[in-house]
Amino acid sequence: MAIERVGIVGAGQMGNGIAHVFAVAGYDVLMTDISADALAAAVALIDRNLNRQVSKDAITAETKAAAMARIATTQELSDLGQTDLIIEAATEREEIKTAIFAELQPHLKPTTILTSNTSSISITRLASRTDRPEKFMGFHFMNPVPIMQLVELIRGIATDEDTFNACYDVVEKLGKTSATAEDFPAFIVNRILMPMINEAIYTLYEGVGSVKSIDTSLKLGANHPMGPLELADFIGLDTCLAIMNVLHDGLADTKYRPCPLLTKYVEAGWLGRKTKRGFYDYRGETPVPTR
Ligand SMILES: CC(=O)CC(=O)SCCNC(=O)CCNC(=O)[C@H](O)C(C)(C)COP(=O)(O)OP(=O)(O)OC[C@H]1O[C@@H](n2cnc3c(N)ncnc32)[C@H](O)[C@@H]1OP(=O)(O)O
Ligand SMILES: NC(=O)C1=CN([C@@H]2O[C@H](COP(=O)(O)OP(=O)(O)OC[C@H]3O[C@@H](n4cnc5c(N)ncnc54)[C@H](OP(=O)(O)O)[C@@H]3O)[C@@H](O)[C@H]2O)C=CC1
Repeated sequence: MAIERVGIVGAGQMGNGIAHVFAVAGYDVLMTDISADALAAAVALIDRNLNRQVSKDAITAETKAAAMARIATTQELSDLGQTDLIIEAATEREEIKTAIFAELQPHLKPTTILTSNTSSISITRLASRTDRPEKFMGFHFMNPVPIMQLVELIRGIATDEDTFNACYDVVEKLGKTSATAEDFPAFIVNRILMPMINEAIYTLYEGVGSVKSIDTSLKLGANHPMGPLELADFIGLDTCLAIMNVLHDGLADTKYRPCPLLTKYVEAGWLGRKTKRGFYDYRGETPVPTR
């Protein structure tokens, strides 16, 4: 089935990046969010990121103009009815995602493929609550979407081959590379990455090192582009905690216990870059460690 129109639910940091790469690849994009401010901010950010690509000769000004013209926004989920593929990229909470799919369902064409950009939640369980588990799968981009090459593709237990192949072809058309993961908590990337980030937070919690020494150690000692605490702030501490909880609940192993310090930061509303405070304070000119 030809995929031309793509619906994106959630205009946060992932939603805007996903809209960006689909529009550049020639798809018509309709992005929706509960917040009009989030939609406006996402379009402004896409414009800025496309300008950055133009200034670096990664794309032409014409490509940028055409991409911007392909992006439309709406606050009505029902407007996504005529899309061929939907990527849900709303907050990492199962009840939010389930409610979105339930509200979308009556408006969709029978052929529309439903996917979630979830970092960790069971694709099989999300799919089972829709009218089309065979046309449902995980479509997991990495942050920042315009830069990161990987998309994890996750089949639910009922996902059919046509759906998988259609999503695989879309990843190719986006110029990205897919890796296939089985549907177990947090799939591949976050099964490995998030316990490392959680361990970095324990290292801070137990006083083994400061924010600066932990991040410097991993950047200069293991050649990571970002330190683990800087990366946690970049991902969003609410998302990190949600992923650890899915690992802990789903695998029932204490090695996935979320660090109480991570919980405390989330309880404070210090969610990282998106709230301007996390393991670093981003309110000034340069980030300042909060510990
Ligand atoms: C949680 C999940 O479910 C899964 C995940 O996504 S886990 C997170 C995965 N992501 C990572 O691990 C990111 C690790 N960090 C990095 O790779 C790098 O620090 C980075 C690419 C983000 C920035 O790199 P940098 O060298 O420090 O910065 P900078 O030189 O300014 O940027 C490098 C490129 O990224 C672009 N860029 C940086 N931030 C960007 C953003 N937020 N959006 C779009 N483009 C961005 C820059 O324009 C630049 O592009 P070119 O290579 O074309 O010049
Ligand atoms: N951050 C990351 O590095 C990565 C995240 N992901 C996954 O992508 C998804 C989105 O994460 P991210 O973009 O970081 O999160 P953000 O918090 O940046 O954005 C989520 C957006 O979804 C909106 N939203 C909440 N409820 C609804 C709803 N019912 N309908 C429509 N929009 C809604 C939020 O609005 P409001 O702010 O008003 O609540 C917000 O604008 C999550 O599943 C996450 O696990 C995947 C890969 C990487």
